[in-house]
Amino acid sequence: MQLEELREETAALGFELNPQQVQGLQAYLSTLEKWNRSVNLVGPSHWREILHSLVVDSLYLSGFLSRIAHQEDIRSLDLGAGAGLPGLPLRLLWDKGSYYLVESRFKRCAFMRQAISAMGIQNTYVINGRVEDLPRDILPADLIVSRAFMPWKKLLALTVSMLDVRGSLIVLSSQEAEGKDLQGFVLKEQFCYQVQGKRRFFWALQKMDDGG
Ligand SMILES: C[S@@+](CC[C@H](N)C(=O)[O-])C[C@H]1O[C@@H](n2cnc3c(N)ncnc32)[C@H](O)[C@@H]1O
Repeated sequence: MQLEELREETAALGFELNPQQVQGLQAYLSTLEKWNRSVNLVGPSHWREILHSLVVDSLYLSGFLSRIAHQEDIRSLDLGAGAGLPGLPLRLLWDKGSYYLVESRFKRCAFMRQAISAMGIQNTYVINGRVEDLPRDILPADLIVSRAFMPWKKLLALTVSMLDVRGSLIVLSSQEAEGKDLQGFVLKEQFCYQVQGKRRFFWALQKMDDGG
């Protein structure tokens, strides 16, 4: 893929990327296309389809986090990151603090490490292991992000003890948060966007104040 072609494609999605960001995204997509031929990483095989169906979430998420997550030294976890989604393309546009991609499968971690180095992103690390076994010294997190890792109810139950009292859990969902029993969390912000004609949502949840 040519850089100009990729810049035009992201602009058509509504995102004006600077030359460095386009270069980083090209590195991500071309590394992913190559690895995906031999390791099962993502469903689509062509970069354009990967961009339009998967990476687009990261682009919208960067705008959402720029509005709600300002802390300079914010520590973020991306649980069940797989091929580095949403985290790796996100880090090209939102580079605050330190960002840990947690993934249990070794080959997916090897891919992410190679992609990070090809993309030139900073303060972004891969942890090869189960989310349930995360080292205590990186907890609690200020921000937890997760896409297609587990059903949201399970995710809320798993992360409640991993999140700082003032931290945010960002759920990427195809459903609205309103009307749901958020199990010890409260909805602080919600953002709705459309991908290929269907609505998707970010829920920013915070732990309920227990008054203690
Ligand atoms: C369906 S994929 C989603 C990947 C990525 N977040 C995305 O949106 O494309 C879920 C990922 O979670 C990983 N995974 C499953 N259970 C895990 C666990 N307990 N700890 C860490 N990673 C896990 C799987 O290996 C897989 O790569």
